[in-house]
Amino acid sequence: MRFTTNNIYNRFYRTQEGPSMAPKLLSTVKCFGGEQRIYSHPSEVLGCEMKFGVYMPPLAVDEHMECPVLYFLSGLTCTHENFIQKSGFQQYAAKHGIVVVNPDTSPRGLNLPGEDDSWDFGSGAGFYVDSTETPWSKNYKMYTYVTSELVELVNASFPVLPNKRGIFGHSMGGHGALICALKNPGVYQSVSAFAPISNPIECPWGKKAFTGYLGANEDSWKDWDATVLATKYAGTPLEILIDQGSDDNFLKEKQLLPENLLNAAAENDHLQLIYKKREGYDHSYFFISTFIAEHFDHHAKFLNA
Ligand SMILES: N[C@@H](CCC(=O)N[C@@H](CS)C(=O)NCC(=O)O)C(=O)O
Repeated sequence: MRFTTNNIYNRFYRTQEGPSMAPKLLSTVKCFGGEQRIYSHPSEVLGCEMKFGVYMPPLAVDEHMECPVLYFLSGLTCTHENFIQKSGFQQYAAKHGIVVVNPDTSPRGLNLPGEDDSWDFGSGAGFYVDSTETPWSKNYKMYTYVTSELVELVNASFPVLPNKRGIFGHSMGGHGALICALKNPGVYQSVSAFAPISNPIECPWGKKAFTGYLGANEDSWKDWDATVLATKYAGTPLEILIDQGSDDNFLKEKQLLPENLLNAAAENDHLQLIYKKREGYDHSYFFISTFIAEHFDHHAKFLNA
């Protein structure tokens, strides 16, 4: 639908000059006919200021059309910047007419004890779960942030079709994308992942993060594990695309465990997993940028249907 002064066009301009809850525009740059923007906003859920990227395709900028929206969740150590700078995604978002939103990977600047002590826990490593353990539980609610607060903000502020929503991500963010889709049947019409942590309750990164954020009771971890959720999933059929480099060091170190997710999906009629092993590729954004076009084709198949 084309946006008019009465509906989305108002929403769109409110983001630059409007009410205090509206996101603040920090930068905008023309890219592949559209605009790559960065915003910040005060997150109530996380209790801090958060930055996120929004790519507006030409269809939204020039033709004032409401577009599907695709969320990208990044991996350990990333901010919102890595995906924007390194993946080369903008040309494909422009081609398919998709708004792309990418948040940061954790709350920032809270001065919690231990927050900045390691690269795989705390800052830059929110794991897209809702923490239940002190001192993290007040702020580390990245699941609620990416599935609710950010979505409401985006739906209210940008020209997006609220019922055309996809999600994808990399590594920790690939896992985040999988659990968001598996825990909310029908809400995300498309899902994919690059080298996702597939079974965190069985790998060192996941055990460390889940112990810290969710506590010692391993039963509580299962609600946040993609392989466990894939075993139980009974919702709208989902076709999940996963790319995995064969020379990924984290695959060799058994941090990712895609075979466990593949086995779970193979037993579940509601899930179809398209798994592409990419010979010689590692875990980096060079791998992501090589295959990002195929991920956009996958999402467009559902979001532009
Ligand atoms: N710091 C870690 C690597 C962390 C890492 O590879 N992070 C990935 C996601 S899991 C990433 O996207 N890093 C940022 C980048 O490559 O731009 C190490 O030294 O082993």
